Amino acid sequence: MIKAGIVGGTGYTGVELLRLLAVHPDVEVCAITSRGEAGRPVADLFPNLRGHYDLCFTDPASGELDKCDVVFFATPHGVAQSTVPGLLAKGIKVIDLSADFRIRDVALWEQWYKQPHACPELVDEAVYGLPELNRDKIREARLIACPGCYPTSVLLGFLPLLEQGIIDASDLIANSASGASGAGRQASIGTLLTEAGESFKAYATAGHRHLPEITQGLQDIAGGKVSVTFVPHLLPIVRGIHSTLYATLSNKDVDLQSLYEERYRDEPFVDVMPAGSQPETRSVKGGNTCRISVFRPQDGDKVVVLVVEDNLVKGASGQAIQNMNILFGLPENAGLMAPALLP
Ligand SMILES: NC(=O)C1=CN([C@@H]2O[C@H](COP(=O)(O)OP(=O)(O)OC[C@H]3O[C@@H](n4cnc5c(N)ncnc54)[C@H](OP(=O)(O)O)[C@@H]3O)[C@@H](O)[C@H]2O)C=CC1
Ligand SMILES: CC(=O)N[C@@H](CCC(=O)OP(=O)(O)O)C(=O)O
Repeated sequence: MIKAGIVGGTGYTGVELLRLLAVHPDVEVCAITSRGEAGRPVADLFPNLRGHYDLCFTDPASGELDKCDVVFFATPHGVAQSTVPGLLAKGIKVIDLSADFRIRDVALWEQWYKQPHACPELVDEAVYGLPELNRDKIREARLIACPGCYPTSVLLGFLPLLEQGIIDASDLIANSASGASGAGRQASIGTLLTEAGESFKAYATAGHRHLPEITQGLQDIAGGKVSVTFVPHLLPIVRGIHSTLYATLSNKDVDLQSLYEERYRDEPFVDVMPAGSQPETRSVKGGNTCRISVFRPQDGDKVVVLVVEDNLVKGASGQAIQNMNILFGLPENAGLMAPALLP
C-alpha cells in the first residue's frame, strides 16, 4: 500500500485528490495538511468524505509528511519549492500540482510568477507530468511537475498535428475557457456566483502565465520554434475546460480523424470522438478523460481542434494520480475509472 501525503488539503485540488484517492485500491492517505485547519477532521470540512477518512488536518511543519512514500503539493506557486528538497533527500517522491517546476527557464518562471525560485537546481530534474508525452520519463522520476489545466488541453489538442509537422507552427491560436473552480477555493471576488454567474468574459488577454508553459510544451513536441496566441475565458460553471484550437494546415492531404484516432488509440484518458462531434464539458465532469474532436471546416486550409476536460481532474488531481500510478508501476487507470458525472 502506497502512503500518500497531501500539502494543501483544504483547496479544490486537495479535496479532489482525497475524493479520487478514497477509492484507489493501492493508496492510503496518511497525511493531509492545512495551516488554518490543523486538528480538524477532514470530513468536517468536506462532508462528501464522511465515512471515507478518519484523518485530521495537520500543520505542514508537523513532520507527518516524513512517513509518506509520495507527497502531492496542491498549493499555490512558490510553496512546494521551499519543502521539496527536504522530502526528496528523505527518498520521498513528489508530485507537484503547482507551476513551481514546469518551466525549465528559471528566469522566465521568475518573470511570470513574480518571485525568486527557491530551488532552481531541481527544475531541470523535474519531469513534466503529461503521460501522453512523457510516460517513460515519469516512470523514472523523483519529482513530477503536473501541467496546468489549460496547458493540458492545448498540448493534447495540438500534439498530433505538431508531431506530424502538418501545420504552420508560427501562428497557433488557443481560445480556452474554464469553470470558476480553476481559480481555487481561496479565489478572488471575481469568481463568486454574484460576479461570475450568468456572464462570460476573457481575462489576462494581454498575457497569461500559462503562455510560457504552453509555448515550451508545444516547442518540445514540434522540435522547433512555435508561436501561439492564448486567450483564457471564465465560464459561469464550476468545473470544466473547453479549448478551441486553430492552425493553418501545411499539408491538406492528411486524414485528420485517422491521425488523431491512431495517435491516441492506446491512451486510456484521451477520447477522440467520432467525426463531427461537438465535445461538451458536462461529458467529462468528475472524470479523468479528455475528449477531442478535429475539423477542417469547408475542406479549407484551417484545422480546428475542440478539447474538453475537467480542470480539477485531468487538468489537475486526476492527472496527478495518473502520474503516481505510472511512477509506482500501478495500472495507469487505478482509482480513475469512474465515468464522468452527468447530468
Ligand atoms: N484549480 C484548478 O483547476 C487547478 C489548480 N492548479 C494548481 O494547483 C494548486 C492548488 O490549486 P487549488 O487547489 O485550486 O488552490 P486552493 O486555493 O483551492 O488551495 C490552496 C491550498 O494551499 C494551501 N496553502 C496555501 N498557502 C500555503 C502555504 N504557504 N503552505 C502550505 N499550504 C498552503 C491552502 O491550505 P491552508 O491555507 O489551509 O494551509 C489550500 O489548501 C495551485 O498551484 C494551482 O495553480 C493546477 C491545475 C488546475
Ligand atoms: C479560472 C482560473 O482562474 N484559472 C486559473 C488556472 C489554474 C491552473 O491551471 O493552475 P496553474 O496556475 O497551476 O497552472 C488561472 O487562469 O490562473
